[in-house]
Amino acid sequence: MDKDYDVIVVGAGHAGVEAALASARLGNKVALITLYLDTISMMSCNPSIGGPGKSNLVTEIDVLGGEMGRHIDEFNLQLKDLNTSKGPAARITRGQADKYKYRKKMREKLEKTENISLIQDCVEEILVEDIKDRQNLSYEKKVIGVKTRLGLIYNTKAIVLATGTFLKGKIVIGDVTYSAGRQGETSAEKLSDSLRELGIKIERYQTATPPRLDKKTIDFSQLEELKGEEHPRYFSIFTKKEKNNTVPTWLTYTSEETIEVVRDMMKYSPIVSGMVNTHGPRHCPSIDRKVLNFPEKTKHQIFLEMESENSDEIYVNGLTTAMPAFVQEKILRTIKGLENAKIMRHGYAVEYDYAPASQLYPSLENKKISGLFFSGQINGTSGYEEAAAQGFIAGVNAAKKIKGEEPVIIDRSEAYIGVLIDDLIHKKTPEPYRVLPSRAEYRLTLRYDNAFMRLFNKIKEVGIVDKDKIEFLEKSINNVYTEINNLKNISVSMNDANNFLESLGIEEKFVKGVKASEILKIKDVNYDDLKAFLNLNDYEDFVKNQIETMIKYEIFIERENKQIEKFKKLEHMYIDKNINYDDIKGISNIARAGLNEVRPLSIGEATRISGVTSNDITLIIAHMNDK
Ligand SMILES: Cc1cc2nc3c(=O)[nH]c(=O)nc-3n(C[C@H](O)[C@H](O)[C@H](O)COP(=O)(O)OP(=O)(O)OC[C@H]3O[C@@H](n4cnc5c(N)ncnc54)[C@H](O)[C@@H]3O)c2cc1C
Ligand SMILES: NC(=O)c1ccc[n+]([C@@H]2O[C@H](COP(=O)([O-])OP(=O)(O)OC[C@H]3O[C@@H](n4cnc5c(N)ncnc54)[C@H](O)[C@@H]3O)[C@@H](O)[C@H]2O)c1
Repeated sequence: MDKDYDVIVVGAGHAGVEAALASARLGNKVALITLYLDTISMMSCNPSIGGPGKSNLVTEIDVLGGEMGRHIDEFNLQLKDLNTSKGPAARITRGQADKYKYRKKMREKLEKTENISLIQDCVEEILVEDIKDRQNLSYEKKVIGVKTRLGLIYNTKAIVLATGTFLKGKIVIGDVTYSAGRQGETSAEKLSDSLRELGIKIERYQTATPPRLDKKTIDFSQLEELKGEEHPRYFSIFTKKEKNNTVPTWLTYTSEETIEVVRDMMKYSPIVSGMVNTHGPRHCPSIDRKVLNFPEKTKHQIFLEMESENSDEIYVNGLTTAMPAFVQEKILRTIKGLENAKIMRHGYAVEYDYAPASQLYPSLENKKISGLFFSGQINGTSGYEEAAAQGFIAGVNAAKKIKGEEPVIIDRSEAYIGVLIDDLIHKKTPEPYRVLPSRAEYRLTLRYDNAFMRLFNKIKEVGIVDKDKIEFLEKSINNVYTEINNLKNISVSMNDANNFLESLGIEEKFVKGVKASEILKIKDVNYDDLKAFLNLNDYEDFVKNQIETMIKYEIFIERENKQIEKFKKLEHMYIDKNINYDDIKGISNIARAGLNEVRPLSIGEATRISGVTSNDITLIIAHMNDK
């Protein structure tokens, strides 16, 4: 059997799937090796995709040629527009997936993609050889293959590791612990030892999930029902649907009694007993953690979400815990609607090995081992969307590496993908990293609705999206700018403008004639409203949306653009890959250590390394100018 591949992707979770598809779509022969073929794209926890920052990541990989956006648009139970009354930077879509269909259809997608071989096995060893002629100072070795649990050797030029929570995974429920990557699935016990032997630093994190209930045993009669949107804003710009599913979720709350039970039983909590002593995701705390941190709060939201239309399993969003089984049952008795609910799967925590991402370049390639890429939870992140975004970038860059092309690197001003990767490499967080709008400096620019505009050049650089789609996007972008210009040039008399506002029930008045763009700036006036008295074109919704946002928020967008210009100047001051920091006199030892560890690609990146001061930066620039 042929065992030679261009790229080997290890792990078919959300990162691995995107990596394999991206690499194959760029013409490579890919092996996707995973522990269990029936759990491809498995959602380990929440059956949902999207949320603040996360939705933006999904739209970004979508326009670049990734899969997650169009897949959730198709295989969801509902999509909901969130934050509609807030500013454009906050507006997003949240999708509740049909978890079964999502993973089944993703497997079908992989099987139908030319150039991908799916293999069920466990990778235990990364095979490398020394680089003799070291033209790049940073690489010491290069990958040549992997060895699996079955003793098979697969040869390759690049490897993308996407192993999630499986490396030496240990499950904890109360005082019960056992080895597993996810409940019911074996862990991978040897791969992280192989990485350690290659000199890669390995640490441990933890994450947890709530219990799943049997729908038949829940009393929905007293619960609030929340339906999705019939016409949501889809994640993918290319999705066309008559209307979307609106399968409901239900809302209930914890009670004073719930908090009392958790408090009484706290000694059994693994985070109190010490059964779990690694850091877990701070932004998705367990119910025991919420009671410890906010003892006075008794009413926490609990969303009950179906996992699939083909199952009775209900996900209890907001009740994450790894307390013992009997405590989980006691807690449920205190929550409206769940008094008689039966648990199908108990909540649990899992501890696992990960490799801190400071060891990577922004291409997601390891700095010492050429051709070894890391993506997803193995980089210390949490979340499907974070995993998918990294998987996509790693898959693209593995493909570029093989072709001898420059990697695709996206910066903080271009996409949440850039914020995510830049933060991972330069900022050590004490818990699994989750993308959040507060981490992005240029939030108004990195909107959910405009990835096709801000990433247009990157779409071409990546090279996956086909010509027709690129032309469609280019035409749409032209339409946005042409129409903005048009509206800025159409004069409207004071009377016409005021009559129009009055017809919409808006009290505001103009005191002189205005341009049409000024009318559109008024709150509650949208592009289609202007058609009442102006002869305007009919564009696709996503185009009209851009016209409105770019006109309404023009001043703020311009202000942000100026900041981005300054940022870009430093990002574009590239540092020679072979620079020897020991040659630069005057920089501090702490800066030198940081620079040697990170090996920044640009002056902008160097400024974000902790311990590097503006004086050090001046000295590096002077050194570069002397060369
Ligand atoms: C209990 C729990 C709760 C979580 N809660 C949430 C949540 O609410 N929401 C959220 O967004 N995220 C949550 N996460 C995290 C989320 O599941 C991950 O961030 C996301 O799935 C990571 O994607 P990934 O592709 O990196 O890894 P995973 O989805 O974990 O996939 C890893 C894949 O690698 C394979 N694999 C591992 N090692 C090997 C090997 N040596 N050889 C071959 N194959 C291998 C596995 O079989 C698996 O298919 C949770 C995870 C767990 C386990
Ligand atoms: N153990 C864990 O729970 C764990 C571990 C790792 C990562 N995570 C992350 O946590 C996220 C869950 O946390 P979150 O609360 O920020 O995200 P979420 O998607 O559950 O909630 C986002 C927003 O949607 C609202 N919302 C939630 N469910 C809803 C529903 N059914 N209908 C309408 N609105 C709903 C919430 O109130 C919130 O404002 C996951 O997406 C995952 O990335 C959780």
